[in-house]
Amino acid sequence: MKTIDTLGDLRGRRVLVRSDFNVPLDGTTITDDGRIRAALPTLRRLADGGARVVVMAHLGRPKGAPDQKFSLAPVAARLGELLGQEVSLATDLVGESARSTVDGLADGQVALLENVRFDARETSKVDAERAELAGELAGLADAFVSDGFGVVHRKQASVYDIAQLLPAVAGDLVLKEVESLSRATTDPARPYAVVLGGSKVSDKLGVIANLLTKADRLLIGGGMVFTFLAAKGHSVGSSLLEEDQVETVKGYLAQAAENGVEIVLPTDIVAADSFAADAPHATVPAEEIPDGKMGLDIGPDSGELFAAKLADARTIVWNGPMGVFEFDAFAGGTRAVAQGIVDATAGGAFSIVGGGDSAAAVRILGFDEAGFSHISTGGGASLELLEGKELPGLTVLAD
Ligand SMILES: Nc1ncnc2c1ncn2[C@@H]1O[C@H](COP(=O)(O)OP(=O)(O)O)[C@@H](O)[C@H]1O
Ligand SMILES: O=C(OP(=O)(O)O)[C@H](O)COP(=O)(O)O
Repeated sequence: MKTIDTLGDLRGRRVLVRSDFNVPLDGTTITDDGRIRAALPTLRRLADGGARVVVMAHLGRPKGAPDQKFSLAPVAARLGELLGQEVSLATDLVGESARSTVDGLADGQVALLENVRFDARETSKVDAERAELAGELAGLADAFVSDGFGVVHRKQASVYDIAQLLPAVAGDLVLKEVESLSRATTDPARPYAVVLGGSKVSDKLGVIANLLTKADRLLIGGGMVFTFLAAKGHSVGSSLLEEDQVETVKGYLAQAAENGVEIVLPTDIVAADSFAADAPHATVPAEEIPDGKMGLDIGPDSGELFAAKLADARTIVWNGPMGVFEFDAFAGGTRAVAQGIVDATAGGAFSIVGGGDSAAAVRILGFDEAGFSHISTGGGASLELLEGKELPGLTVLAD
């Protein structure tokens, strides 16, 4: 991949940067700014070199139209604090506000465009629609730096199509991530354990087929687990369930048995009356989640079991919290797995934590980042890279 160095003298040039600022929010308060911090080296380097830096990013999954709930305003404010200079926020992506904001930039200044996903063309499956938006974005700049590692697995206008229209290079975060993750891809030390959880179940179930040929052990928690429990014939109450994936998961279970891959499922679940911080809850056997109850965490026995299954692993990849860690009552499973990984890492394992929420969970629960070998800003992206898949946002940057 080409790097920022190859862009030459940056003074006075308008450089469009794709960052991943998809941070967890509580209202308009950013609860973890890790993804913004991770973007700073590239942004500082460009600004220090005299570029006029125009950053684009998404927040959440708005439905292709402006929705103030997903405005990047809190991100612009935090980015300004961290950079030590004001970051102006355009109120649109490619309209009048974006154009005048970019025109008003002096050398070394940084501006942010409003959420790229406020424009339906960003995530369109129709190539021509994405290309049209990319063309309008390209009109704002002279070069493109791809630095949103968490989104390089998405074939979207601001990640993929734009790179075909401007001189395009990889930013420092993308380079660092690819380098660190390649260590787990090429000849991982064994046993190789992968822990999967979180809520983007249908996105991430797909990686399991591939992991069944690579990993020795798969530990399943978070929202992912209920599709597995259903595949084993258990009822899951009102927990998160991908009904149309149950047959696929049955196939995974059979494949795992054939390949000698151990699939570790929780033995107990913390089941709640509703999805709320103060919801009444109880720990129940994983095979007997009562009707109407919602599994929001793996139970304490499962936490111990998972930590034990990680203790002798030499390579560990973790994506997706074990429960709804944002609520104290359902953070125990995530804490137990994080501790298990820290202990294994101290004993010599190579560990990777990936994903916006997983990385945030580690910090919010008070773990020292140094306890893990690498904390990746991308969940889906790191998993797909570890699978050996071609990521559109990276292949488009190839020399
Ligand atoms: N049992 C569960 N039911 C519903 N949501 C869950 C459950 N377990 C975890 N989650 C949620 O999953 C979210 C993170 O999922 P995901 O985006 O897939 O992870 P990451 O950002 O680390 O890749 C968290 O907000 C967490 O609350
Ligand atoms: O949060 C993200 O991914 P992750 O949850 O896999 O870490 C990225 O910002 C990508 O977001 P998307 O999964 O809505 O495309």
